[in-house]
Amino acid sequence: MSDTILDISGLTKVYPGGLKALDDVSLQIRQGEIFALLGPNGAGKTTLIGAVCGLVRPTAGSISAFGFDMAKDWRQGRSRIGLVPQELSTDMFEPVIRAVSYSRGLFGLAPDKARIEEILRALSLWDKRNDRIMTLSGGMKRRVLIAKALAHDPDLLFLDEPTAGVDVELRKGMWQLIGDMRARGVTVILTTHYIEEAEEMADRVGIINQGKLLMVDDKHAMMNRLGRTEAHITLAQALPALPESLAHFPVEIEDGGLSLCYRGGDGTGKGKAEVAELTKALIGAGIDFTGIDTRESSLEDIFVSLLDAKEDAA
Ligand SMILES: Nc1ncnc2c1ncn2[C@@H]1O[C@H](COP(=O)(O)OP(=O)(O)OP(=O)(O)O)[C@@H](O)[C@H]1O
Repeated sequence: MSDTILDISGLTKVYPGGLKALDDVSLQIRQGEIFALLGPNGAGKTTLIGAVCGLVRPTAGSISAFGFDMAKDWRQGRSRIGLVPQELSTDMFEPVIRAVSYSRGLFGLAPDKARIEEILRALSLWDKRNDRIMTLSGGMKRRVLIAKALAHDPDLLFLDEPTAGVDVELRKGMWQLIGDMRARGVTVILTTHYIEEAEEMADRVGIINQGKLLMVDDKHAMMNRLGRTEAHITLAQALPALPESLAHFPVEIEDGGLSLCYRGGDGTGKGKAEVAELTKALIGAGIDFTGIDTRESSLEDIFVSLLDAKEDAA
């Protein structure tokens, strides 16, 4: 596809010692999207980012970024990529503005005070520009990491766990920032444990576990395809068995007959309609109920059920 800016094909990484952190991963990232790579601890997310950014040497497979083969023309490809790692490892004693300016210089770009000011202002760091990084709060340090990654105006930005361990308010602020970057045309790939984050931010989601990319899809398509409706119906009296007239609904008797549980639908609204039909059928069958609690499954449910299914199959 012409708008593919990152093309990963058959990427495998076996660490010395034999651990296969990435297992034949293929993924194409499109210009302008926000892509969330979702996976539990140790799934291979950081390794994948490291391989693209030239920090991890792949065992097999190929990576092409902006048309550059990263095995041969790494420098050209990397110059268009920004990386926000999980933690700040250097620069702790540096003032913010110097650390960010230095990051720009690392990519061979001429100093640009106005651009650095713009970045620091956008990240609400301008007032802190002369503070040493070590004196900043955790949230501010994360913003410095983002500023450093943006200092050379990358077209593709990797954010490795951008909101791990930050409070809810800061997380929302970070989401806003990521949205702003996209609005400026930056393509964003973020890794996260927080399904809420992927659900809120991403256009597409990839689910990775044990080095394997289990599924990649448009977020809404994924929820439509794998989403389910669950409805708990509290009955006025215990029901010993399901009457024949309800047998065609995907319902089960629970709580010793005191409730019915519907699990069905496909995330497209079919479930809700079917629950409405079910209530009519209950009334028709003379079964009295006192409450209905309906919920549509979230990306979280999909994620958990997908990982469970893979573990069962393993
Ligand atoms: N340098 C290394 N040498 C050996 N094994 C490693 C190395 N780096 C990572 N691993 C292993 O590779 C696997 C994938 O690790 P990776 O950091 O990519 O996962 P992750 O999805 O980013 O996890 P987390 O969410 O915890 O950051 C893990 O089992 C990890 O222990």
